[in-house]
Amino acid sequence: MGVNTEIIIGIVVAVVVVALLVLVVGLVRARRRRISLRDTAGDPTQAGPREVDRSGGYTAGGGFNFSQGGAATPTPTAPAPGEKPVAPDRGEWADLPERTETDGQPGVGDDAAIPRDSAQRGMTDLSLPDPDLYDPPATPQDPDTAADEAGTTAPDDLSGLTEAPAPVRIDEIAPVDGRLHRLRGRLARSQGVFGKGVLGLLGGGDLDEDSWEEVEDTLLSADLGSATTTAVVDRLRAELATASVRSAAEVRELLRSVLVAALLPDLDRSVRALPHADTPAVLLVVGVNGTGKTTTVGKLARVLVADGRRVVLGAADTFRAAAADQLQTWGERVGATVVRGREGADPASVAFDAVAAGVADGVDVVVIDTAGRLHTKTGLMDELGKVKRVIEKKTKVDEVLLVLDATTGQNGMAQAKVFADVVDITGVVLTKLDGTAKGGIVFHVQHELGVPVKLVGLGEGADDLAPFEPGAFVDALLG
Ligand SMILES: Nc1nc2c(ncn2[C@@H]2O[C@H](COP(=O)(O)OP(=O)(O)OP(=O)(O)O)[C@@H](O)[C@H]2O)c(=O)[nH]1
Repeated sequence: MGVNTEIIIGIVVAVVVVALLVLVVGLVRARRRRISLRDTAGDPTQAGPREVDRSGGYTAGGGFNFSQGGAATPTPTAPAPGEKPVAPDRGEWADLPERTETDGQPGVGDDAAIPRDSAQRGMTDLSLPDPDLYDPPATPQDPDTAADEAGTTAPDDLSGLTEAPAPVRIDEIAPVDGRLHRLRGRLARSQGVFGKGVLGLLGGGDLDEDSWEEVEDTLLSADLGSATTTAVVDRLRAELATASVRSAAEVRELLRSVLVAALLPDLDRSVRALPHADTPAVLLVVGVNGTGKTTTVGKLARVLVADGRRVVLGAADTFRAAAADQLQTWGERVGATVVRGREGADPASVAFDAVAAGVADGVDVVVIDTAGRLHTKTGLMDELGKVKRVIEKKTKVDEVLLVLDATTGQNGMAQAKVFADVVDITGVVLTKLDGTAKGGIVFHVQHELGVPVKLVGLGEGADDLAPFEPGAFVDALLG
């Protein structure tokens, strides 16, 4: 072998060694950039962040947050009497267009297509507490009740009101503190979308345009709405491009903070249910029929009674007797007095009577359950407007809660907007979140209606109502 051959072999070996070195360095760098879904906790070679705070800042001792109408920090959306609501301060989300989806607004909603005299849907049996826990009613049926049931009293005649006999003992209420946290398992279907779907995609590393489109589609499939989806995706893209996000925990934390921010966590979500000096707090509960209004009124009354409040429930859904019966069952179950008129009575008259009874008895809270079964927007406006006006002859309405069924998605939104146009809604109760993969509707509702989601329904049980708290909710969504 000549000297030239040795030199050539030397050069080839040197080139191979250099090529190998370049390859190894490249691989190490690529690996660092890649986001891994592996949990790095406990792995000393990975400087992952500390354990995520799963409480999401949810106040352990807070439970439900009740405030006094007018005395609470004014919600950006809380209108003064006679004023239109002011849109909430959207902070860094201010760029989002307002009310993006305006197509397909119905007259009143699907319900508008159902004639008043058509067959009504059946009643759902409420599971009542164990009979042993109840003592029999202290008194036999009030003669006025019998008169009312016979339909012999005028609806606005106070003697025709039925007062549910207050039970001596009611079944024990589940603790209210940290309910959303405890009920997180109920969001299992939505967890699949956010906790697995979105997190899985983001954790796949090196996201190309197709992957981002998939993230977008996944968020849209959870009913986040197009405007919020775009804003969330833009924010994620920007953060992932600049921040040194590597581990699964860091990706989760990033997604968490972006979603929490999109829920406008600074909105006042307290329910104005604390009494004034001389008058009770008055809450009006509105929404399309079947969304869970009566159930929500019952669950809310239960929390208030457990909080030591004296509560009157007004059955202003007078379209069918069964609705008032359902409310009365709740009243007996939770220890609240129920004021009702006969079927077909003027809802405003019943609402007035309930508030009058509440004022006379010096109770703390009056909650009025209304009907959502109305033909036209004008009809709805007339009826709800009248209910509110008539109540305000006695005292002010502190809170108008719109109940919205999370499973109805965009249809529900269109209906909700009609209600929002008709009455000044001060808060939303989103029910049936336990039965849907579309937990993203919470984001959409707030964005479209401009009012905070204050409470969420997570089941049919008496204690399946939780105060809405953005951090705890997002933690529950991410699983
Ligand atoms: N899964 C689930 N079901 C709920 C929830 N809230 C209410 N429901 C159920 O939804 C159904 C309708 O609830 P209602 O309270 O009767 O609804 P409504 O709006 O008062 O209806 P109308 O009286 O017809 O106007 C009932 O079967 C409730 O048990 C919830 O958070 N989760």
